[in-house]
Amino acid sequence: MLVFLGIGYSLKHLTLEAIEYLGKADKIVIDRYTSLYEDDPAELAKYTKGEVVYASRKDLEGEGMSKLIEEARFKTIVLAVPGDPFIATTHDSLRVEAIKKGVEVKVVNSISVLTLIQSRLGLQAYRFGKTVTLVYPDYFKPYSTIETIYENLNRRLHTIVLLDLRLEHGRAMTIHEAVEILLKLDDELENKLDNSLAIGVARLSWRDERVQADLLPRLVKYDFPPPPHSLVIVSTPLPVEMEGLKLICKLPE
Ligand SMILES: C[S@@+](CC[C@H](N)C(=O)[O-])C[C@H]1O[C@@H](n2cnc3c(N)ncnc32)[C@H](O)[C@@H]1O
Repeated sequence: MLVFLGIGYSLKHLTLEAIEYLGKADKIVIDRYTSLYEDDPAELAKYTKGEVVYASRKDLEGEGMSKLIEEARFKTIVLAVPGDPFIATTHDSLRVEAIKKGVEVKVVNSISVLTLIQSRLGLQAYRFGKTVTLVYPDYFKPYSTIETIYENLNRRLHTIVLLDLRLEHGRAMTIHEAVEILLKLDDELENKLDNSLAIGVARLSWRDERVQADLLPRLVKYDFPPPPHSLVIVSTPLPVEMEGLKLICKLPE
């Protein structure tokens, strides 16, 4: 059986179901490249008698993927993923391939960055539009990201902007970098974001989390703890959301 198991963002997010499947595992494969984790994921070892290994991207793609699927035919292999295992597209092919090859698949859900952001900032969950990921403009300028933000704003919807994470290259985009990239693109296009409210979200749910709302260009004035970071571009807030922005996200008067 191949178990896709969400581990949330710290050990305190493990569900009873997650602990049950960690206990049943012959082997736990820890995904260390899709997101950062507050605790040391090696601590998952205390919930299992199975072997614990770390996976890089290549271990879960191509030949690595086929090997893992064959192993799961006879053993219980748990793929431990930060957040929820299928909020992000990274493991979709592995799931589909395993099912096609007749290997039993189980999904154990957990807290995702998307649910954390929608639940913790005082904005209403049904007022979020399409989520985007902002990548470093190394090879191309991410115009489609900003166009989605504009579309969401036109529909009076907020946008969650996840920030580029290239852990295998030691790179994780910060809120300051994201603001700079977005404002440059916005200058070339509709020039809408200078007056947009935004929230810098750093290490949400971690012990040293920092959440700060202000006009987008002003977010660079604030110090945030190290990544993982996200941004929220706020559409016209409802009165209750405006109160949330002030009381929860420290929006200055
Ligand atoms: C691919 S997503 C993670 C998806 C994960 N499977 C989930 O369900 O949360 C990774 C991005 O989420 C954001 N992120 C993750 N944890 C975060 C946190 N605690 N605070 C702020 N942003 C976070 C960052 O933008 C990071 O680049």
